[in-house]
Order: sequence, then C-alpha cells, then structure tokens
Amino acid sequence: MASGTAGLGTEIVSVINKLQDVFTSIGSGPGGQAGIDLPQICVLGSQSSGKSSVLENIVGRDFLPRGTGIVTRRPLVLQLINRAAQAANGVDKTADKAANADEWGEFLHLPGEKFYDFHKIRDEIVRDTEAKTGKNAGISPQPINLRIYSPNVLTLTLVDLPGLTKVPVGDQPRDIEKQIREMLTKYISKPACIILAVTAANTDLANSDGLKMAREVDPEGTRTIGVLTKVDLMDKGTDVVDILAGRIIPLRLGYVPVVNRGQRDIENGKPISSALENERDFFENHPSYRSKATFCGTPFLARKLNMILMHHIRATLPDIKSRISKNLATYQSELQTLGGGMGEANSGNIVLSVITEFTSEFRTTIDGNTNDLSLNELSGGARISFVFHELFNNGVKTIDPFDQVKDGDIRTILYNSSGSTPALFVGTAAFEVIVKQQIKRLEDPAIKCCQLVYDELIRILGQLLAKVQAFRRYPALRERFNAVVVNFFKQAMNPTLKLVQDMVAMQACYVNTTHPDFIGGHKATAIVSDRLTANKPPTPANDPKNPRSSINNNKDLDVDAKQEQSFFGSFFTPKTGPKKQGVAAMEAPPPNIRPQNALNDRETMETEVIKLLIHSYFNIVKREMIDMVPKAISLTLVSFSKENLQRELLQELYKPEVLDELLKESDFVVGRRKELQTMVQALNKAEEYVISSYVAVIYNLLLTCLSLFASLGLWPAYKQRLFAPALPLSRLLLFLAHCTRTPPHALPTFHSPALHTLSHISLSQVW
Ligand SMILES: Nc1nc2c(ncn2[C@@H]2O[C@H](COP(=O)(O)OP(=O)(O)OP(=O)(O)O)[C@@H](O)[C@H]2O)c(=O)[nH]1
Repeated sequence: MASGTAGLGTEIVSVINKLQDVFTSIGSGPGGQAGIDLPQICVLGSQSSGKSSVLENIVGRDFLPRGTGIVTRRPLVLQLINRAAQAANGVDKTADKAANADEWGEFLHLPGEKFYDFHKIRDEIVRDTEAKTGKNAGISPQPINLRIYSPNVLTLTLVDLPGLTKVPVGDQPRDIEKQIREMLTKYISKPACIILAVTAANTDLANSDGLKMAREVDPEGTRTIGVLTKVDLMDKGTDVVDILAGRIIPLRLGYVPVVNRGQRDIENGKPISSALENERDFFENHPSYRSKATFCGTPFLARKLNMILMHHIRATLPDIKSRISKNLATYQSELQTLGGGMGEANSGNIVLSVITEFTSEFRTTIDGNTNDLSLNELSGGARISFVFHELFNNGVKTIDPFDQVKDGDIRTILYNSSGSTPALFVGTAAFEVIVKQQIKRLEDPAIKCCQLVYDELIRILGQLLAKVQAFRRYPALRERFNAVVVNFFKQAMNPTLKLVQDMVAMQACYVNTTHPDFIGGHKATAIVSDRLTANKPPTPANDPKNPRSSINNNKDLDVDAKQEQSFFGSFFTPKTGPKKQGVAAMEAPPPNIRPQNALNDRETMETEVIKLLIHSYFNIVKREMIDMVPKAISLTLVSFSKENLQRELLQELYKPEVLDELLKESDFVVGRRKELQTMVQALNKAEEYVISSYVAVIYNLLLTCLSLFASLGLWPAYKQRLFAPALPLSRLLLFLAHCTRTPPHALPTFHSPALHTLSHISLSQVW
C-alpha cells in the first residue's frame, strides 16, 4: 500500500496527525484556543445508517462500541497511520486475532499505553465516554483521540460524530437533537472539513439527514463525499447507479457504494476480513456494478479518502502555516508581557522601570503627543483642555446676575445701603453689595472645574493602568499604584480648591472700580438717562433741552413737593381716605416694610444705573476667572502632578520592604503564562512539522524526478545514489526559508496529476 505516492501522502497526512495531537494536547477542540482548523474528514449520518460499520471496515478491525440508542456520544478523532510492518506483506488478514504485533491503538489521554487488543480499545472508548458524559446517553463535544497504527490502513484522519437523531429515548436530554446538530455543525461548517455523508441505500436519498445537513454548510457539494451503505439490502432489481452517476443529488467528490456486515454477521462474530471479501464478491458479481467494481467498496473508499485528504491538506497547508506563524507571534508577545519563560530581573529594577514607564506615559498623555492618537474622540490633555475652554468657559458665561437680582431687590438694597441718610447720588454701596454677591456665584463653576479635571486625571490613570503591560502581571503593584496616584491627586486637590476659592474671594473682597474696562458711574448714568429719555415722551420736567428742568429753584421744589411721592415712595402706601394731619397722624412703622408699588422714575433710573455697573464689572470678573482658573488648576494639579508624581511613586513604592509583596503574581497570571508557554511550544512544534513536511515533499519529488531520469537513461543510476546530499541541501533551503519567514504562499506547492484524477474522478466517465 505504501507505494511512492502513498508514501508521499503518508508524509502529508501525518503532518496533520501530528498537528492534531499537538493542538489536542493543549486542549483545543475544533477551532480551539490554538485557533487553527485542521483538514479532517468528518463522518455524518443518521443513527444506524452504518457509520461505525464504514469506519471499522476502513480500519479492518472491530473496535467501535455497538449497541442501541446513541452509541457515539463524543467525537472520536481517529488517526489511521500506515506503518510498514516488519512482515507487512505477510500479515494474516483472515485472523482477526486479539493481539497483533504490527497493529495497535493509542489514546492521547493515555500516553505511552499501546492497545494491541482492539476489544480493549472499544472498552476504553466506552469508559472514557461515560467518564465525560455520564451514563444517561448525553453527549459531549470533547473529542476522544485514538491513533491506530497498522500496515493495513492508509494514513487518514477521520472524525466519527454522534448520529443524527430525532426522538430522545430513555433519560436522554429533551433537546438532544438540537445538541447533536449544534455539535455537528461546529465540525462540518469549517471549510477545512471534508464531510463523509453516510446514507443507507435502502432509504430515500432525498430524505438523508446526513446529506441534508451537509448541503446546509456545503451547498455546492464541493467538500462532501457520499457513502451509500446497505447496498446489499436493496430490493432486487433496484440499484444506486443513478445516485452514483450524480443524477439525483450531485456531489463533486462523488459517491462510493459499500456493503458492511449485517446485524446478524456481527452477532455471529463474522470477522471484518471476510466481510471485506463478501463486499468484493458482491460488487464483482452484481449486474449493475460488476463492470465498475473497482470503484465500489471499502478499499476504494479508503483510497479515495486518502487521496482527497492529501490533496486537501496540500492545498490548505500554506494557509495553516501562515495561521500558525501569526498565532505564534500573538502568543509570544502576550507571553513576553507576562514575563516570558526567562529568568526574572531584580524586583527593584522592575518597580523602577514601571514607575518610569507610567510617569512618562502620564506626561505624554497630558502633553498630547501620544502615539495612539484616536481619530474619533478626545483623550488625555485634550479632554482637560475641553473642560477648561468649553465646560468651564460656558459655565461661567451663562451665569446671569439678573436671573437672581430683580429690579425690586436692587431698590431695596439701594435704600438699605444708604442707611438713615438718603443718598444724594446713585449708591456705590448698593452696587458693591450686589456685585460681590454675584461674584461669589463663580465659586461653584470654579470648584466644579477642579473636580472635572480631577476626574480626567483619574480617567488617565485608569487608562494607563490598563495600558502598562506590567500591571497585568503584578496586580498588587497595580493596586498600590492606583492607591498612591489617587491619593496624590486628592492631596493636590486641596491646594487647588483653596486657590480657586481664594481667587473668587479675592474678586469678591475688593471691587476695583478703576479697572480700565469698567464703565464707571458717570458713563453709566449718562447711558441710562439717554435710554430712559429715548423711551419716554419728552415732558418739560425731564426734557434735557428745557433749561428749567435742570435748574432747581424754590418754585420748582414747591411744585415738586406738591406732586411729590414719598422718598420711600414705592415702599410707603398712603392710606386711602382723608389724610391725617400732623404728628397725631404718625404711627410706628410696621414690623416688615416691603415694597408695594412699581418703581418710580428715580428708582428706575438708579436701578438701571446699578444694573449697568453690575453688568460691566461682572463681565470683567468673569473674563478674569475664565482666564485664571485654568491656570490655577494647571499650576497646582495638572502640572504639579506631571512634575511630582514620579517622586511620590518612588517614595511610596520603591521601598525594599514592600517590593516582594508588590511583585506577587496573581493565580491568573501564573496560569495564563503556563498556558501560553504550552501554546507557544505547541505552535513552535507545529511550525516545525509543517516545515519538515515541505522538506519531505521536495525531497520525495527530487527522488521521483531522479528515478524518472534514471529510468529514461538520462541520469546514470549510480548518480542517483550520489544524490543523497540533496536531502541536507533541501533541508537547508527550507531552513533558510523558515528563518527568513518566507511567506507560505511563496513556498512551492505540487500538483500531481495522478492524485488529481483519483480524488476528483469524473462520475460520468465511471458510471
Ligand atoms: N446488511 C447490512 N447491514 C448493515 C450495513 N451497514 C450497517 N449495517 C447494519 O446497520 C446497523 C447499524 O449500523 P452501525 O454501523 O452501527 O450504524 P451507525 O450509523 O454507526 O449507528 P449509530 O452509531 O448508532 O449512530 C447495524 O446493525 C449494522 O450491522 C450494510 O451495508 N449492510
């Protein structure tokens, strides 16, 4: 069986077997943590369609559990390895003996244990299935890996999957059908999977569960092979030739009809070897199949599968190699962050370098020349700038003094501030009282601004704790860093708050009416009187053009006295009814004297002037605060942190007595590192296997060419022997390709026409 080409195929398939073992050993099922899907043939079909019988016939031994209900409850990854026996040609195929020195099985979960007795293999499958799934006929996706070494098998990897079932039996879970479907879909939906869809020939092909499911994931039928079992049970006069010719449901890889042992044969202990002979006789003597008997039966199926798998592997190997290299790089870099496998640096140096890295990252984030500039959001220093120039700026600008201070209030303050001597001119005291009150309102946004900047610093801290790799490894160091930095920011907040509060207090404490931008009393009065004049029809009394209006003489005063409202005009409401005369009419003022009426002209004038003064002065203060508060916060919080954080961290963390405690690794890190180490080791090994398979392909090809030349007389046969050095040469070439990380697609792939015809045999030509 191990001819030149089969030998080549063996090499190729065996690399997948090795990869499969490597990946299974690190606990990866299909698409597992190594993330590499390997080419494999998955057996799919409904219950009792004959899947186990097909597999046993391919292996040539009874080794699979039999029984009722779902027998296959976990995927069985079956690696058949063709191993040229010492007496391979003389193997007694008729003797299905328990022990045979050339054939044995090995389970991945029992390393080193060889099972020569195939019944014991069956027992172990049952035992391990029950161990993982219990006895209640539940299923589990965790595969059992079994290797069978034999001179009678072709190197092949097959995955036996639970049969598709419809109705739960016994104490099977109610959703068993769904569970099985999900598990099967996981396997067969991978493009690297070749589907062996088993259908009993004595059932309707259109209703075949296996084929239906295969079509769902492979609608073109490019990676599905049909196997028709129980051809012997078909009614007389009927056959499967139409199916085989692809006239019912066409599959690019075609169908193979087989005949397995019937239930009675199994019960009678009929050896597989004689079942295979029966199968051959059946096809050779059946009127429909005899002319094409070489394309029927288990041995043809096994050869076809071997060729298809080999072809498939060859096509996917470059991709597998690139994925292995990619994943290797990813895991290696993660491992690096967790300290890799090498010896440890001095603990003091580690803490020192983390402090340096952290503080330099902190400075960079604040200063804004970080490398990972985000395109769609502000970060670091830019966010602080946003707080200053958008949030704080707008917060201050929207404070309107007159949303709190109404005209009536100003009037009250005006009266109150002039005390018992009624003011002759507009009262500056009232202006100061009100403007100081309003300035105090700026404290809120200033404090809020400090808090927002503090929040931004905490946010940067969070980002850095996630970014600096060492923190993943040393959670205690991370915690301490967090605590020290948060505390540092909190400490820095005290003088910052004090400073901005003082700034507000400074503004409120001294009103600088000589500020060059301040409107001043005279100008304010002029503006207001202009405004009022413009709004009122001119009367002789307040017509500025009428000289009388600006001259106070006795007459005028008399006239005014007659029309006069009280000085506290709008506070004092004269009682209706006849005016009481003289002293007798005086009563004690009421306990609360509140304004009653609308403002009179004079009050309006004064209120407007005060308002204008407040407006002008408050704007000056607002502008100054908008300018100064960010500077203050920068001084005592942001810049201060940038400059002093490193010193603080060194002081708090770089102490010999705490270093060991800080550098304690978490269980997760220890576990993950172990996991990564195994993964990297496995992927390294996998890469080696792939490389060596390339070497083998090249070497075999060279030898084949030489044999060809020798047979054509173009190359003396003795020189072929001299060609032995070509092996190291080709190995060297591949080693160089490996070292220089030649892209896998640049490595040669070979297409042998012979393999091609065998695997993609044209159905119409045969049938
Ligand atoms: N006559 C005959 N019987 C067959 C053939 N193939 C399978 N059988 C019988 O069909 C029954 C089911 O075969 P299995 O190989 O156990 O089927 P399976 O698909 O593995 O079944 P589950 O693992 O339970 O899903 C057994 O009794 C076999 O003997 C065949 O080609 N001819």
